[in-house]
Amino acid sequence: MTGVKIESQIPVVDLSLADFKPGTDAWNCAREVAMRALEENGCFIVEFGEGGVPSGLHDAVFKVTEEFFNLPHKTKILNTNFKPSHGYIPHVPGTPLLEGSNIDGAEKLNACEKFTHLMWPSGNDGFCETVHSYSKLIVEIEKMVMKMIVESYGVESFYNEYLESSTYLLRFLKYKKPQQDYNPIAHTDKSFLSYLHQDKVRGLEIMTKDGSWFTYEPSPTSFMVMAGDACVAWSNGRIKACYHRVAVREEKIRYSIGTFSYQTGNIEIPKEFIDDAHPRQFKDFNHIDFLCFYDSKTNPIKAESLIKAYCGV
Ligand SMILES: O=C(O)CCC(=O)C(=O)O
Ligand SMILES: [Fe+2]
Repeated sequence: MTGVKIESQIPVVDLSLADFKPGTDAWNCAREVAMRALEENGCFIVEFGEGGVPSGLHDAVFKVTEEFFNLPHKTKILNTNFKPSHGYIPHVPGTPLLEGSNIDGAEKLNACEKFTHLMWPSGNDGFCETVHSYSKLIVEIEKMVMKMIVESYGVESFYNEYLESSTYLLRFLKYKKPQQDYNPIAHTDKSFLSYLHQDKVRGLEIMTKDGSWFTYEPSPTSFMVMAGDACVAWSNGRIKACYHRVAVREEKIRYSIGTFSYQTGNIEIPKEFIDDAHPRQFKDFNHIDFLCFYDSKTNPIKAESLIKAYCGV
């Protein structure tokens, strides 16, 4: 099958082929594989190839990631945001996460400029240009992924509105294997869709439908696409949330970058998803209010999916 590899439990779909356009056989075949994977495991791997990922971007984005983490602590903590998990994320004791930080709305140049200015008041154009180019690349991938989703469910009329309401949270992450044994904590994301990209050290693990853990191998041109809780509710439960965890098993620092799509305003469940065989499972909801609800719970581990509790019917 052109552009599709299903040798692992999580299929790899190549979206970078030159003739890869909606309506072609290659597109339809890739769509079928991607959709089955989203419904079964809540994820699939996008291969974006040398043609899709601009030359040097992978190295450049991880170089600036390291540069960012080398800033003084007092500078990094200036990145605050009223939305939960949208600013600086300090070390989580007992887990491999050393620290993280987010750019809210990274698809917009002015958001990247604002973050850059906060971290480097005297300027850092290389950082700003690199992270903005990276975010634009993820938006390109999301456009294709979302096109496949809306086509497959016959909800194309929702596509433009979805893209117009989308905003992207870019998260830099730095991990280290903890000194003591630890149990990696699994979770589902609160996003609509998430795009995970790793540098050289593996760590992201996905729970597959048979209950085993799949280790995602780092690659400069591939991205793990995962469905978050918001996508589950929007699709009336058709798409599954990807249950995943990070386990650092090597004695090396691990860097990864997550990009999380969020919908501004309310998410309405398209009527096409609701019929006698599929009664409505979720009420319309506000995505950021859901994130705040999740964050307000006293559960410090936050492993559990709360979308049913938040807007289930
Ligand atoms: O570092 C990774 O690969 C995954 C990070 C993650 O799951 C998250 O930030 O929600
Ligand atoms: Fe996650």
